[in-house]
Amino acid sequence: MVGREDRNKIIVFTGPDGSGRKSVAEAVGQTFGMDKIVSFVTRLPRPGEVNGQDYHFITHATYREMERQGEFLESVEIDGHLYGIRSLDIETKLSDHESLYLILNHEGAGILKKIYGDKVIRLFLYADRRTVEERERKLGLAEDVIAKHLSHYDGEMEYRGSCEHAFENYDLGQTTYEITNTLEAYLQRDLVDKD
Ligand SMILES: Nc1nc2c(ncn2[C@@H]2O[C@H](COP(=O)(O)OP(=O)(O)O)[C@@H](O)[C@H]2O)c(=O)[nH]1
Ligand SMILES: Nc1ncnc2c1ncn2[C@@H]1O[C@H](COP(=O)(O)OP(=O)(O)O)[C@@H](O)[C@H]1O
Repeated sequence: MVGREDRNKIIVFTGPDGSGRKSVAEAVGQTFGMDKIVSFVTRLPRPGEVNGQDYHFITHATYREMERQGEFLESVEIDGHLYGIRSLDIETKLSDHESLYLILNHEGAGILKKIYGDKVIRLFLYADRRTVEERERKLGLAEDVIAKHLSHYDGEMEYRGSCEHAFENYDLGQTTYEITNTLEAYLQRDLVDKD
């Protein structure tokens, strides 16, 4: 018996910055009608980033207060900024039997896997170091941000073997196609089998 409650999944897009997680996740999320869980962060928005869409941008004091209230499922410090996922955001989706997706570094991906086990599908995206660097520069990221991201490149790449699936991303259309096919098997879109 496959009920709705068994089919909702937590899809985690992980891999080095600049590997294309956000681009692919948005396309795949739309295909499957999945919402993104937006993280809370203490860093300032970059040009073009929208509060509530890219992140919930909050002050350090607000972050610490939310943390004190036990609101975060996981909380990590990356390059001096605090990042957290609110438990309620995930629990609400799961209790509505909806699938959801997140874009996380390896720490976040590991914590979610530990908590939610088989519900979590980790999709690892990657490209070579020079390519991600070029993409980030083309995107207009500041040189210090690019340097910080690159300093995490090797550490993030090491996580590949722990993930359920890995995809090299050089052709965005092809990667999106491959990931959509992979997720069809888990999400069983339009399939209702109650026997
Ligand atoms: N563990 C964890 N990682 C996160 C969270 N939110 C974002 N990240 C990841 O942490 C890194 C943050 O770096 P940042 O410079 O802000 O990159 P960007 O937001 O991807 O442009 C990225 O790899 C994010 O995907 C979170 O709530 N928890
Ligand atoms: N296959 C690809 N080919 C060329 N550019 C890409 C590809 N995938 C993503 N990009 C571009 O690279 C940049 C970083 O992608 P993004 O999705 O923001 O990565 P991440 O979320 O992993 O940091 C964006 O400007 C995006 O449009």
